[in-house]
Amino acid sequence: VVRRLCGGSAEKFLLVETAERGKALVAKGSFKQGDVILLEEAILSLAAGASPVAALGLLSRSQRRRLAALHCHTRLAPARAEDGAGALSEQLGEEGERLLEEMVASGVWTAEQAVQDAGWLWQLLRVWDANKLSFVTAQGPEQCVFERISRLNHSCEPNVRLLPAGPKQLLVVAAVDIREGEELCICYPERNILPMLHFLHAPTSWRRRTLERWQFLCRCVRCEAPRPEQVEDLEEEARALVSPLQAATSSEDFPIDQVLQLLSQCQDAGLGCDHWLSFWLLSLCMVGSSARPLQVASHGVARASHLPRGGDHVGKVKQHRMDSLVYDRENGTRHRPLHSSRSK
Ligand SMILES: C[S@@+](CC[C@H](N)C(=O)[O-])C[C@H]1O[C@@H](n2cnc3c(N)ncnc32)[C@H](O)[C@@H]1O
Repeated sequence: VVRRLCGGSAEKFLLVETAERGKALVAKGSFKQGDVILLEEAILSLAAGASPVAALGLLSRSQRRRLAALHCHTRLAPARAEDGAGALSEQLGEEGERLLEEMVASGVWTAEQAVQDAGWLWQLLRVWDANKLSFVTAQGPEQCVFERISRLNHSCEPNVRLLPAGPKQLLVVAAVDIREGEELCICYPERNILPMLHFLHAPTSWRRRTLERWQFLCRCVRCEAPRPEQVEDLEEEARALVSPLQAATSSEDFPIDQVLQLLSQCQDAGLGCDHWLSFWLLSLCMVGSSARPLQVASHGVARASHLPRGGDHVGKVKQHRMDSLVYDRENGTRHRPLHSSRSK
């Protein structure tokens, strides 16, 4: 609820440079929960998933200058849920491999002009990709880039929220009381007013993993806790599992043994099912060891909540848990002990 409008023309925040998160917006004074900190109109606004190639080509010089000042990465980000079918990296290639042909196909450039303009356009496309904010208006899902709002960093303990205010306009509203000097942060995976509880309540490693799609390692206050080396090794092994998983075309060539082995190592390392890796492996067990994934998945999720968190008791209960996790392919509904599954 918007409690109080902080009127006046003077800005209510400062743009500062931080060591961990690049530029950031910091409160100039204190705010009460519900205060409106800023109302801003986007430099560029498009329907969610629409290609920005032509739109960027048609911007005025001053709009291009304002955009070019914003942060960007060297390559385009992988698809995110809000991109729908149309992630920019899929259209152009992560390094802009198909940029020239898309410029010509947009109808804004001839082949010769495309070669001349590709440099600045590639920068603006990366700026768009790194700064676009997604929200839903009366016209449908939109993505916009703002001169100031796009400077808001992400935090897993956000203190401001974005509310659509009109065509191409967003309000920045204090979600909690904010003290002078505090950094103003939103939660990137959260869209509109609804808090993304399954993101904010997830463990640190899971949240950081999700934010890889925004191309940064989250260094918000909540995430800045050291991680044991052993866990990093396990995460490395998990990455090696991705290729065999992607190559699997049926439950027969699904790498269930490798999944189970890594899950077992996770348990030995004391990673409970609240850790993203154990959770991911458990989900794979449910899907990969059954011809009926959904039924098994729901059964498995119920069981997963009983998984041990680690410590001495892990070894004693581990075999019992693993027995329960493996689904019998032949009999459909019965579980089979781990040793018989492996000895096959
Ligand atoms: C939309 S921009 C935000 C403003 C940006 N810091 C700047 O310098 O303009 C998003 C980028 O800010 C950085 N960033 C935002 N939140 C961060 C966080 N919690 N931890 C580390 N980097 C973060 C990342 O580089 C990210 O790609």
